[in-house]
Amino acid sequence: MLTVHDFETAARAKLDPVHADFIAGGARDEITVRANEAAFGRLQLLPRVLRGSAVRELDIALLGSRASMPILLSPTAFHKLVDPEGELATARAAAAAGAIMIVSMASTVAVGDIADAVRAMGADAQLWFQLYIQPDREITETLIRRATDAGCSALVVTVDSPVLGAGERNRRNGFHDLPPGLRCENLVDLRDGERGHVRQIAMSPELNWQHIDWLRRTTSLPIVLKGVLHPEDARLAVRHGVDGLLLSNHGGRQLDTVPATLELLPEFVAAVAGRIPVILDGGVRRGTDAVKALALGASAVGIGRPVMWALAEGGEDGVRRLLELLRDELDDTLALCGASRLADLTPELVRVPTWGPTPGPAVAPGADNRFGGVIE
Ligand SMILES: Cc1cc2nc3c(=O)[nH]c(=O)nc-3n(C[C@H](O)[C@H](O)[C@H](O)COP(=O)(O)O)c2cc1C
Ligand SMILES: CC(C)CC(=O)C(=O)O
Repeated sequence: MLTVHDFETAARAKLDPVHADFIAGGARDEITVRANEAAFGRLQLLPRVLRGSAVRELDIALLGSRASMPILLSPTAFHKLVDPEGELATARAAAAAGAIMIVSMASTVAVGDIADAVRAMGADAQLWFQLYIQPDREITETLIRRATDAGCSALVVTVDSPVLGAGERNRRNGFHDLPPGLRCENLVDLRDGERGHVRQIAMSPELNWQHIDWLRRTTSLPIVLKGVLHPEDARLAVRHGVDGLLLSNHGGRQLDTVPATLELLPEFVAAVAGRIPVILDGGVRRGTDAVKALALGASAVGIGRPVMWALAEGGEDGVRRLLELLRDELDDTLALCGASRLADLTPELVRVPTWGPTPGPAVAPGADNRFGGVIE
C-alpha cells in the first residue's frame, strides 16, 4: 500500500461490489465526485529552495483540539459494513496517529463506546461528532447529550442534506438498508419501533438559520457547519456565531454539478476573512493535495473515502498505515516546498497553469472548473 489509490484498489477487490459502490459513488452523474480530485491535479506547486529545516512541524490546534497533523477524518457512515470492529478500529487508528476523527451520527458503534475504546488505549480522544439536526427537537437534544457525555469536543452539523442525495449506484444495486445485525447505534431507543434503524435518521428540509441559533443556545461545544459552499453563507455562518466551517460538497454525494471544493476555497476564505477556521474536504488523496488547500487558506483538510478503503483493506492497521502514509507525503511535500511549518504554506506556492493542455485526470463534460486550461 504505497498510495491512497492502492487502498482503493485493494478495498474494491475485497468488498461486496454493492458496498464498494456505496463508498465510491456520488449523486446523479458523479460530475462533482470527479471534479473534486481533478481540481487538485490542475493546480501547480511552485516551491522555494534553500530554506532548509531538518524537521517539519505538522501539528495543529483547532477549536480547542490538538492534532498531530492537519488531516482529519471526515464523518463517514457504517464502518461495520467494511470491518467487523467498525468505528472502534477507525478511532483507535486515528488516536494512535493523533488525528481528529469526526464520528458520523450514522456510526455502527455508539459514540460513547468509540470514546471508551480510545480512552482504554490511554489516548486522549480527539473526537468530534457529526449531527444531522432532526425534525424532533428532543431527539436532536438526546444525540447532542450522547456526544457531549462521550467527551466529543465539537459538533459538526451537516447542512447540505435537506434531502438525501440521489446515489443512483445504490438505487441500481438495491442498497437501501444496513445488512441484518448492523444498526445506527447512536439512534437506539430514540424513537419507538425501528430501534437504531437507518430510517430513523430523518433529513430535515425545513432547516434554516434559526435552527443554528437554537443549537448555539443549546450547546457550549464549538459548532462547525459542514457542507457550506456559497461565500455568502460563509458570511452568514460567522454572523450566527458558528465556530468553524467545513467547506464540503459531501464528496459529490449531495447536489451534483457543484464546483470542486478546492476551486471554491480562495473566495470562501476571503469571505470568512480569518474570523473562524475553514476546513476543506473532497478529493484529498495526496500530501500535495493537502498542501495546496492549506496554502490557499484552509486550516485543515478532511478525508472521507480513503478511510473507508483503508478500513476495508486492513482494519485498524489499514487506517494506521493510511494516516502514516498521508503524514509522510505531507511532510515530504513541505520539505520539497521549502516549508518547515504549516504557516509557511502561503498562496504564492500555488499556481494556476496559464498555458498548454490541461494536466491531470480528465473531467467529464459539463464539469465546472475554473482551473482547467483557463488563461488568467
Ligand atoms: C461512505 C461515505 C459515507 C459518508 N457518510 C457521511 C455522514 O454520515 N455524514 C456526513 O456529514 N458526511 C458523510 N459523508 C461525506 C464525508 O464526510 C466527506 O464530506 C466526503 O467523503 C469527502 O470527500 P472524499 O470522500 O473525496 O474525501 C460520507 C461519505 C462517504 C464516502
Ligand atoms: C445519510 C447518511 C446515513 C450517510 C451519508 O451521509 C452518505 O452516505 O453520504
